Amino acid sequence: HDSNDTQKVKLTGEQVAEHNSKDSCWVIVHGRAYDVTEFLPEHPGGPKIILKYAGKDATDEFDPIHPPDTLDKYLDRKYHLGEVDMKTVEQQEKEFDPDEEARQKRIETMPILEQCYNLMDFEHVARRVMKKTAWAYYSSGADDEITMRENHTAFHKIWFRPRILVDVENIDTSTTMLGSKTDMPFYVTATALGKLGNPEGEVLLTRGAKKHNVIQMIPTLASCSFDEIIDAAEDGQVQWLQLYVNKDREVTKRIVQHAEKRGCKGLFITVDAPQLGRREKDMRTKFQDVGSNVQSTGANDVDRSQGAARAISSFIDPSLSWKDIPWFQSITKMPIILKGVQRVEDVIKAVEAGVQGVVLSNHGGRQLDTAPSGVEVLAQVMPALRERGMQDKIEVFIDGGIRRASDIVKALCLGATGVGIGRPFLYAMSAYGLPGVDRAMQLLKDEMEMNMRLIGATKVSDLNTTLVDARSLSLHTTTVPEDTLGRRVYDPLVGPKEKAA
Ligand SMILES: Cc1cc2c(cc1C)[n+](S(=O)(=O)[O-])c1c(=O)[nH]c(=O)nc-1n2C[C@H](O)[C@H](O)[C@H](O)COP(=O)(O)O
Repeated sequence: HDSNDTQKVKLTGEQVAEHNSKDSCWVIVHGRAYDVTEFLPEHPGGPKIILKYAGKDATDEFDPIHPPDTLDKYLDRKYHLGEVDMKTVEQQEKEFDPDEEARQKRIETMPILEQCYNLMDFEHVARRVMKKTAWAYYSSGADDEITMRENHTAFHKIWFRPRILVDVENIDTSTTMLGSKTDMPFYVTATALGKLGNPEGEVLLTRGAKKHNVIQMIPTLASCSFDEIIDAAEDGQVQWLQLYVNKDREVTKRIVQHAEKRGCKGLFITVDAPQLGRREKDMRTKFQDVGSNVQSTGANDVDRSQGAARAISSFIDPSLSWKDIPWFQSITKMPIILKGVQRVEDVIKAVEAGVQGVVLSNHGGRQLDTAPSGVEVLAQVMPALRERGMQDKIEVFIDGGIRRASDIVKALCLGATGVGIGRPFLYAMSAYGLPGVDRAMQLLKDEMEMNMRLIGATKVSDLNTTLVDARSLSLHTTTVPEDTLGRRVYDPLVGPKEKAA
């Protein structure tokens, strides 16, 4: 084949179909054929998921996990075989998927958007309408998900001390984060693989953020390409970059400097994921998908049945350490924030290292189980910074389990500059698309205004520690995780074929 630049005749489906094994493996993505034979052993998701589509159209499987420019960026041009005449590609009969059939039926019975009155309503709907793998990836936390649950219950340990007879006719919920003005003290935090939940992906969050003038953090592992997300923003819209640091620092440097050039206003370096956590719901669904091949043809060097998470994160550098901070400060002028700080001592070190901010976060409970909630660490950090006269040297954000504006108000009373929200916007987007994201943000705005009025605060700077009682925060009443494996898998001694009772 000539290189596809001079391609005269389109490839046919039959020609591609001949290359359907690990000895010669061609796939079609968006109407173009690629020879991925050499790439098979390097694929972070393992060879099996590609071989499942060898000689066929892999577009539907490819899109949710890979930004559109992935093949241009990472597959040598000589393996780009050119356009395929899609009329000659036999449409793969969709394997009958009873789950998909049932899912479509459920969608018709779901409440209409206007019946969603809080962020949890979106979770309720998303759980019932999302594809299993998408729900598993978004909803899972690490191990027994104790931290994931604690993230939200921690806010129930903080009680308000409302003021009365304050003139609260006019409420202003706006604030400033890293020098950027925003209408609300929350931002859309970085969550990977937006197209798992909605085929349009992260650009829906961009449009929702624009409408409500809130800030969006762009994930390294977005399904949409970085430039697609930047281009979906309108003039003046503030976006930050969330960075997973690559073992290849040249790649990282390129990403950071490109983000700065495209106007990003903050670099959030994720520091709590030198390895992605074990999210068992994600692993279980992925195992079903790829498991059969893993069992039949022998596992390859890395256990690929770790679900989407492990498959997409093999590039992350576990050797990242404090000594790398000066290098980041040398390659960008963007404010640098450490995302995933989990103890006071590291916040002090962050100030001494000269970074502009930290996010007190445990990655939504997806990393180290029984790590403390962001809000609990916040209650320890702010007094420690004030003791050292450091409280104005760094902006402190938190994320994790924020589902009500009252959670946001509590975080601000304890000294946070702002909070990140993840899953709720993913669920809103997955269940109802952009209107869902829009409504979710509007609900938070309405709640925020009401909460501030009822607590006796007219603007964000009125929120302070005298308005909350956080003494119970460090009490950890944790339900012992039930022995699900024993109860559901071993005890009933049902074979894999029979459904557990
Ligand atoms: C829900 C979710 C969170 C992810 C996330 C993906 C999902 C589906 N991913 S992950 O694939 O690696 O785990 C990222 C990510 O790309 N980078 C990151 O810094 N945080 C990631 N996070 C963590 C996120 O930025 C917040 O810390 C977390 O979502 C806050 O908790 P809530 O979801 O409860 O708001």
